[in-house]
Amino acid sequence: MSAGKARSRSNVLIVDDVPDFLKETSAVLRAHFGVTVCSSPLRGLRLIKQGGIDLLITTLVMRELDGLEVIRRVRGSGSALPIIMVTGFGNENTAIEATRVGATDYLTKPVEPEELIARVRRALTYADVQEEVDEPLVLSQDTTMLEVIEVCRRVARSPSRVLILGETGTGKELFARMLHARSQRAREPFVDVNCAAIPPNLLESELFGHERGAFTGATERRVGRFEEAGEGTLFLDEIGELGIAMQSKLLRVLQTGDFSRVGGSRNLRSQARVIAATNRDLNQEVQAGRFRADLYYRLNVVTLEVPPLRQRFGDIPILVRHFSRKFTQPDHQPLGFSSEAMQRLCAYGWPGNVRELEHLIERLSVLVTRGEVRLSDLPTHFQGLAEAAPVSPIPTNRPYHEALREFQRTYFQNLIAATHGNLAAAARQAGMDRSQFFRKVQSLRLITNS
Ligand SMILES: Nc1ncnc2c1ncn2[C@@H]1O[C@H](COP(=O)(O)OP(=O)(O)OP(=O)(O)O)[C@@H](O)[C@H]1O
Repeated sequence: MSAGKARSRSNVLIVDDVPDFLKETSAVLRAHFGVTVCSSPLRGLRLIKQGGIDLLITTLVMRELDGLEVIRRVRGSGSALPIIMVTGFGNENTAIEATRVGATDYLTKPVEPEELIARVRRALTYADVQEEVDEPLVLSQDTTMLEVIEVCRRVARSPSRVLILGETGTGKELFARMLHARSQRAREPFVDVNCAAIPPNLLESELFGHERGAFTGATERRVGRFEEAGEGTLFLDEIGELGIAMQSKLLRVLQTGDFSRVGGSRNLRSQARVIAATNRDLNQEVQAGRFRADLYYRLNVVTLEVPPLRQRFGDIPILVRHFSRKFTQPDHQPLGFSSEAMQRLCAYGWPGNVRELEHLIERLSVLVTRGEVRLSDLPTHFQGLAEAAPVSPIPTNRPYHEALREFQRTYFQNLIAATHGNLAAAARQAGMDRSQFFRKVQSLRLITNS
């Protein structure tokens, strides 16, 4: 499908059991797209299965099947159909959940006609790009991470520069790749440069290229990373490590788009979108005079802050499962973990974050041949850890009810992690009956009501 196809009447299916909504929405879209309306979500799903639908608009609250379930079923069938979810006013959390389960976009009622048409067009064009691009998978069930993923999805389609902050190994590059894959530039190159890995005297030529004879050893003309990125994305990792001289050169490109190869006089223009990442506190670097404030503001149009793994224990079992599958040896089942071993993984601080976890699982997949990892299989620094995950310090600079909620979130998150996501076992351990437990973790937004 393409923008061209959108103009040549793509077929939009609108599903809702409120006749007025169907009438109003179809009246708006009919001038631009083919429209099918359907008051039964189940019938809507059948229509999608039959084919010929290019985009689905669904509302959230329907008697037969709610909108989230509709999205889940469409995605569960392996379909990449673009889906726009329309939610009632004040339903931000559901909107986030909708994108998590696979909605392409969402709108809040009342829906402005112009906005609706623009979003449908965009989703159709975007679907066209996605057909050819594999999106990297950022796995998480943590509320803060889900919010970061949601911002990432929203900002991906804009041309804005993004600064990604987070400790080493938290997934900053993965987010950068996701931003690229979800942008209109997805078919263009994604070029990454690790600013810390290149000696400072070579970095200028690496970024901007050089002409033949520009310096000793420059025997050939070389195209730099800005040129390589073309109209795609240039990911500048470890931007906090740039020296002051390079910062000025980078600032010039970001301000004007102009640059020239080292030893060259011709002005070249960069069309690339720049995404930068760092594990340093850039604000502090600016205060200390080590990072130019003007460059910081140029890079920092949108910030994504990726939380460290120790602040999202609930993600550990999910990531463990994911990496166990990834590193399964031929003719073997993915590794399992004894409860004791999993508890220790959840209690550990993970200074190297997800990368450290990934490497550990890779190692274990090779070394442990009996199928289940026991405590004694883990490296020695896991052996001495306390069994339960450490509770984060209780903040005293906040009102009691906020601190209490923080404690409750940590407690239940750790409990769910320690029981590998088995909610019945977690409820037993908490001394609560299942429905009481379920209501509690729902109210803390640790799981959703699906
Ligand atoms: N949420 C996640 N789901 C799945 N895989 C993840 C997730 N987060 C990180 N990873 C994986 O962990 C590894 C490290 O992630 P990544 O390289 O993106 O981290 P980083 O923050 O850019 O690290 P550095 O600061 O050292 O450059 C990668 O293999 C990545 O695919």
